[in-house]
Amino acid sequence: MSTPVATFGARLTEAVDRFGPLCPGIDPHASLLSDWGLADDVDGLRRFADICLEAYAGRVAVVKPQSAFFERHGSRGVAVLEDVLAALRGSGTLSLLDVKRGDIGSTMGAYADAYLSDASPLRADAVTVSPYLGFGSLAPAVDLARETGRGLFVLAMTSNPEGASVQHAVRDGVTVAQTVIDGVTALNAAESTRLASFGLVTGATIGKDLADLGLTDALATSRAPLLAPGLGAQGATIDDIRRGFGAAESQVLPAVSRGLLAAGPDPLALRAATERATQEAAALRP
Ligand SMILES: O=C(O)c1cc(=O)[nH]c(=O)n1[C@@H]1O[C@H](COP(=O)(O)O)[C@@H](O)[C@H]1O
Repeated sequence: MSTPVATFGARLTEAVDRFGPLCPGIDPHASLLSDWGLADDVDGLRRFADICLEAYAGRVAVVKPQSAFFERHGSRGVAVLEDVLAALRGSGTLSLLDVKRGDIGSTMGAYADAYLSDASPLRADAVTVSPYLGFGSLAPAVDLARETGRGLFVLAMTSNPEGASVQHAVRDGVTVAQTVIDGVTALNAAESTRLASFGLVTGATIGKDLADLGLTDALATSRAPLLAPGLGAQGATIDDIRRGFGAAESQVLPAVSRGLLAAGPDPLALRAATERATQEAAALRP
């Protein structure tokens, strides 16, 4: 009889209990490559990624590479991303690949194969997905994530100011954001770990909106891990999360990319900045 796979939620809960909730991002912007004295080419990209791995792997619960910054270098850039995902696997650090995919169900199945199947070179422990083709269109990714012990983070309340025009829209008295939260709550109902396998993206910048829309209790009930990007470069702070997320504060994974990467290219300086950010994030209720 085959052993049942551990759920992503169980693995994430254990990792966060051990390392804290900080989720550093690997976002090799062209401007950062230049700031780090690296060429804007595949060799520069690989060196950038190696420095990030040296600073982050084995030291935090989860790392979030942003696919677009690898894709912009073509197939050789994607090969670097495959290596980053493999290195994270080897180090025991969870990977959350930021790809924000969403499509009609049949095509979503192919995206699921690309990022969530055991056979794919681009497999990650979790990926970001977009529910704006309808929550149900994510079903193939949900099914494969369950089968392989992986996770999804569904965009709900994004950190950018433009997000509100879609996410705060109301239909039959319910906001789009609430519908997404309800969808994830239903997916997590069968799981019993503190953080479940299906997460939500709720920007660190949107605390006030959460309160205004009355969504904090719904977030807490969902047991979704809450990816909260927007710290640093986008202006949000850990205090904003503490003020804005109410009962859901303990589920938040504060995510930061440029705010940490500015400390590079010295891997020791990047590591020290990550340790400071980990300590700040420890202020969030466990
Ligand atoms: O899904 C994401 O990670 C994401 C969602 C969101 O609402 N806002 C957001 O900024 N992100 C990503 O989080 C990272 C934020 O980067 P910094 O602003 O440099 O910390 C980028 O990779 C964004 O693509």
